[in-house]
Amino acid sequence: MGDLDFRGRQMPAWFPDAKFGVFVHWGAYSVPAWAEPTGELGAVDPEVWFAHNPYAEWYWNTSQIEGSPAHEHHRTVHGGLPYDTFLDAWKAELFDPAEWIDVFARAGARYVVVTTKHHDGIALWDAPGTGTRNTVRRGPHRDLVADLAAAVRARGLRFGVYYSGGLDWHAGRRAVIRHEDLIDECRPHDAAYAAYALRQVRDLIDRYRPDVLWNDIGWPDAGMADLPDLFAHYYATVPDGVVNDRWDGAHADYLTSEYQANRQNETAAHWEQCRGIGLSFGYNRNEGPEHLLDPAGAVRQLVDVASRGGNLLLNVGPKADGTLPGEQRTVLEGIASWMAGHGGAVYATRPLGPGAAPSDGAPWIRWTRDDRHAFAFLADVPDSARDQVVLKTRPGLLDPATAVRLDDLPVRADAVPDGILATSVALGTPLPTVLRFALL
Ligand SMILES: C[C@@H]1N[C@H](CNC(=O)c2cc3ccccc3o2)[C@@H](O)[C@H](O)[C@@H]1O
Repeated sequence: MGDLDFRGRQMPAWFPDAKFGVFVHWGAYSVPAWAEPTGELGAVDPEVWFAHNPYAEWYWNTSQIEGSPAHEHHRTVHGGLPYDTFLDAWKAELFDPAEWIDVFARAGARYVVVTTKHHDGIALWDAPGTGTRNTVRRGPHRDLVADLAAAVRARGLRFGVYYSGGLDWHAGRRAVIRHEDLIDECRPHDAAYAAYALRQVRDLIDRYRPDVLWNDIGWPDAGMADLPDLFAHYYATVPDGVVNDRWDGAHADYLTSEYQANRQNETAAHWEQCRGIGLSFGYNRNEGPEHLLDPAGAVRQLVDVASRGGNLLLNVGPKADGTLPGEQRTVLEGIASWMAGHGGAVYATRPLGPGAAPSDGAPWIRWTRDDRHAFAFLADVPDSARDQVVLKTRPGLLDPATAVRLDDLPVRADAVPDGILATSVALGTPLPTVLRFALL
């Protein structure tokens, strides 16, 4: 492998073992905190998406689109004021990074990735070249990246940085109205912006030594030649760091998917699915319980992703005052109580592979494995099953006699022609029950 050819690079074990990360999207957009809860990326007609964007962190863009509800909202509620007004209105007066990370750590997150500069071009540290367009010089008057990095590492978690390399609405481009705009028309590709972005990412690497370098949208054409050296510098600075795949094909330690978009990436050797607890990454005041995952849904999202060999990067959108929205905190607390008793069937596991059948219907079934055990996750066992579930497994894969429920309730498992008949109490909850079997 040449010193600038990273294709053969070994994936550091910490990343696939981690399984669960928390994403944080926090910015000036958290002040208006307004979007239409239209639907999930990949499930909404691209022709509808941009004018009715459910991503509240896209507020600047959506509010520029004439005729959009966001444009009307910005005019009537915020008097059409310049977007940077929200930076000065963003006080983060109740921000307690240690409290956030305590919630994330108890939920079982092993890494945290935070926005350092989103598409609005406002930096959450005193980024070079931003002048006063950052949270140190205005608004919160804090280096939020440093505060979060310190709190994350104090809890023994890994710290990652999100950087919007491909879109920067301060770099003088018009609003994205159609999907094809994202390729060229609305993205800065010039040498000046490329140098600006490169300088900022190098600064992030040198100051915070992030364990994850999470770029978004892509990288400016004029800067593509800079990337091999940038990655070499990153790996020299953070030898077990990992880089995502949103660098316009320059390099990737792992592939990503987002809500229902690019699910084909979830067949890669290493991959990560990112999504919000609701339909937005930035806090959206218009989201109600009907738009959010509930605790059982979030746990099943994590288990499904882990059972297929991926990581889930689940996003929290804090309020402008620095508090975590109550409904999002409730979901994290629900994950925490389940992970407390079942995390051992998730962390550092791998897919069980052929020979055991998952199911999407009722009952909902997923499998993972470690070196010595197979773990079956069961949920939504229908009443008609009377707490009995046939786990379709090939003969000789695992030993039914070794069945144990991770919540210590009784379980009975017997070999039957097409697998294992599990008979137990309370199998039918929406939160997965986990059975452990010794592998043969
Ligand atoms: C994490 C979210 N990313 C959004 C941009 N998404 C993409 O550019 C994108 C989505 C995606 C899915 C699979 C492979 C590549 C991909 O790129 C970005 O627009 C949102 O505001 C939020 O930051």
